Order: sequence, then structure tokens, then C-alpha cells
Amino acid sequence: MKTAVLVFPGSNCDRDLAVALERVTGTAPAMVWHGETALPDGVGLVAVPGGFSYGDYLRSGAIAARSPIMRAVVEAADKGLPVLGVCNGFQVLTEAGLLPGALMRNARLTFVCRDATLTVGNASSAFTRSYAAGERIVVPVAHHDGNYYADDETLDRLEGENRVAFRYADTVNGSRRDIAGILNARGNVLGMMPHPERRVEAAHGGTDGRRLFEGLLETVGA
Ligand SMILES: NC(=O)CC[C@H](N)C(=O)O
Repeated sequence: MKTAVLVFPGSNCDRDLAVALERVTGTAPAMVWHGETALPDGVGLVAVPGGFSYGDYLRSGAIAARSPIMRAVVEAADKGLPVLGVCNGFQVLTEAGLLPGALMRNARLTFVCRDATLTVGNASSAFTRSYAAGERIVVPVAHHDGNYYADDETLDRLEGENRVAFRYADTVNGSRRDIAGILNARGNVLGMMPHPERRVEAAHGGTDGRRLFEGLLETVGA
């Protein structure tokens, strides 16, 4: 599977994601600079990395969401291309309007960096098919703006349409309804605050994150 990882000014977890994708797919991703206006031909996944973008000025993800490459990403997502946003990437995807809601400052106003136990909600998307619904997995978090907010109507819709991919098993950042990751209506866009790319080999303490990339590979094909 050919993949693309976006790179913004100040991105600092793009290489983590690239290494994880290469380990699982066997092919190094194309690293796509934010100023590009088109995605490389034939990519089966666009990954928006975690870390920071543009120093997180204004709001996390707000400036990155308006960079030239994001127009191409929104267009491709609308046509069904899988798009994964991890942490800062999730923030970018909400700011770009590909996912509903917003990621606000953590409820305790502190940076949270630790392993988080998640429960899998939707286990039938391209991203989550290698998990079982209700399964508990461990994936690390590292953020100060992970406090997911959406109004009740949006939250009810996300739950009613089985679009909550992951929830925190305990309180991590104050997210409404403990939401850690959500899907778009079509199921081809996933945003999640935990970092699956930091849990892909035994040396990371487990491989629960790797399964997400393996599920994608099964869906998209080599
Ligand atoms: N690990 C990350 O992607 C962090 C995202 C963002 N900089 C935050 O702290 O919320």
C-alpha cells in the first residue's frame, strides 16, 4: 500500500508515523510538504501526523487546516480515500471540517503523556476492523488539547451512527462522553488523539496500535 504522510512547518511526529507505516506496509510513505497542492498518484492512505504544526499558534491544527495540501486532502476524502489523523492530525481534521467537533485544552490544563486504555467502539471501519467491539486496548497519549467537544446533538448522531471509534476507559482529558477517536459519516476518515504509531512493536510495550495499520492494509490491499 502506497501511503502519504503530511508534513507541516514544525511537524515533529511525522517520522514516527512514517516508520510505523513502513514497518507494516513494507513501503516508505511519501512525505508531502504542506505547500504541495496535489497528493502523489495512487496513494491508498493519507496520514496527518501528530505533534505540532505551525507551533500550534492560534489553535492546534487551525493554520495547518488551511494549508494548500489540505484542499487536496479534503477533495480526496470526499471521494472516499482513507484519511487518518493522529493527535495534532485529529485537530487538523476537525479544523478542516472533515470531522465534527473540536479539541479543546485538557480539562486539567496540563499536558497528559501516558499510556491510555481505550475501548473500541466501531470495529467495522477500514481502520478498526482488526479490533473487536468492546475490546480494551492500550495506546499512548501525549497532548494538551485533547478534550473533545461537540454539542449533544452531534454526540448523539456520532453514537447513533456508530462513529465513535475509540473511548477512554478512564478520564484522560475531560473529553465529552470519553471520546478518543471518531469517524466521518462515510467511515473513511478517522481522527484519534492516542498515537497508534507509538505502539507497533514489542519494544514499545505492545502492538495494539499496529493492528490499526494492519486492518487498513487488509482493506486497501498491498
Ligand atoms: N502529540 C500531539 O500530536 C500533540 C498535539 C498538540 N500539540 C497538543 O498538545 O494537543
